[in-house]
Amino acid sequence: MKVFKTREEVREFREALRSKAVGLGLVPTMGALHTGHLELVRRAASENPEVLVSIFVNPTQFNNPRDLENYPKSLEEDLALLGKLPGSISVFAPEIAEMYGDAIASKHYDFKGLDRVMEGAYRPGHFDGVGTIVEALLRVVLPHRAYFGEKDYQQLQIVRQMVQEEGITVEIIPCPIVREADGLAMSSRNRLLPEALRGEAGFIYQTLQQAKGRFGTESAAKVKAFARERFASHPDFELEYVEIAGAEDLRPVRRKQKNKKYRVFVAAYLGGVRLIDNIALN
Ligand SMILES: Nc1ncnc2c1ncn2[C@@H]1O[C@H](COP(=O)(O)OP(=O)(O)OP(=O)(O)O)[C@@H](O)[C@H]1O
Ligand SMILES: CC(C)(CO)[C@@H](O)C(=O)[O-]
Ligand code: BAL
Repeated sequence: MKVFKTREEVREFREALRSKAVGLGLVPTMGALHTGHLELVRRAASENPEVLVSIFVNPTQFNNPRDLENYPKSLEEDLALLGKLPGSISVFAPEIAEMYGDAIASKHYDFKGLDRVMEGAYRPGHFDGVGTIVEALLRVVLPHRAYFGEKDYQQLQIVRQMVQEEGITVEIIPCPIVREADGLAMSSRNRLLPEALRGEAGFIYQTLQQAKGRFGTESAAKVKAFARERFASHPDFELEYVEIAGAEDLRPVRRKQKNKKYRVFVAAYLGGVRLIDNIALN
């Protein structure tokens, strides 16, 4: 498996593919790979003759320095997992200086309000950091398609907005959330969950499912109140937000509109680990 460390190496790889008119899929990740990531890579490999997986813990999207310090890193294991997958897969794993030089800073974007709610509201600057690194990756890799998980649903919408605004030609492919048997959305941060609390983590997905069950007959405000109360009555969770929002515009719902698609979103701490999840409501 080819592992590139510099943008120049990626540019050469890209040029060689372009001269042969070979399709390329990009899967951006921060490493500590799990089955959720591997599904994105499998999908990319089924739709593109060549796949590039980027592994880069992007400092500018961390609003909390402790979160950045604790973020799990396992490059050797990641490479071994990718090496077992079928398809032609290469990796781009740059150092921070390769992507940012001496100035570790974000560009500022106008995300048309998509960044003012939920993750954007609770993680100031996070989406400018995501936009900066995803734009940089897209501009160096020039993929035909780029794959993003719906676990980070708001990020997916932000990336769609960013490529449109910046005029970048790429197809953004959304991929469904991969879950553990108890419903917990797979996430690199799950590794940090205290063993004694892991059994509680399925509570998030159960709550989202129950919210969905009520959404057909109850107002959105009632459904949100129901979810909030469930979290409040659980001794191990600290809820950050529960929101019901339009699936495209991410605007928090006031009154349900016919023919509009909604999703329910949640962020909560369990044992000090911040978990996010979301599902479609209709
Ligand atoms: N369970 C999952 N199902 C589908 N896609 C996923 C899942 N987990 C992560 N992804 C996607 O993989 C890509 C890389 O995500 P990332 O490396 O941040 O991992 P992560 O598991 O989301 O980690 P964390 O949220 O703990 O940072 C993103 O597009 C993300 O949405
Ligand atoms: C898209 C991404 C790789 C940018 O650092 C990151 O936000 C992630 O892993 O979801
Ligand atoms: N998967 C989302 C990246 C982040 O939490 O920073």
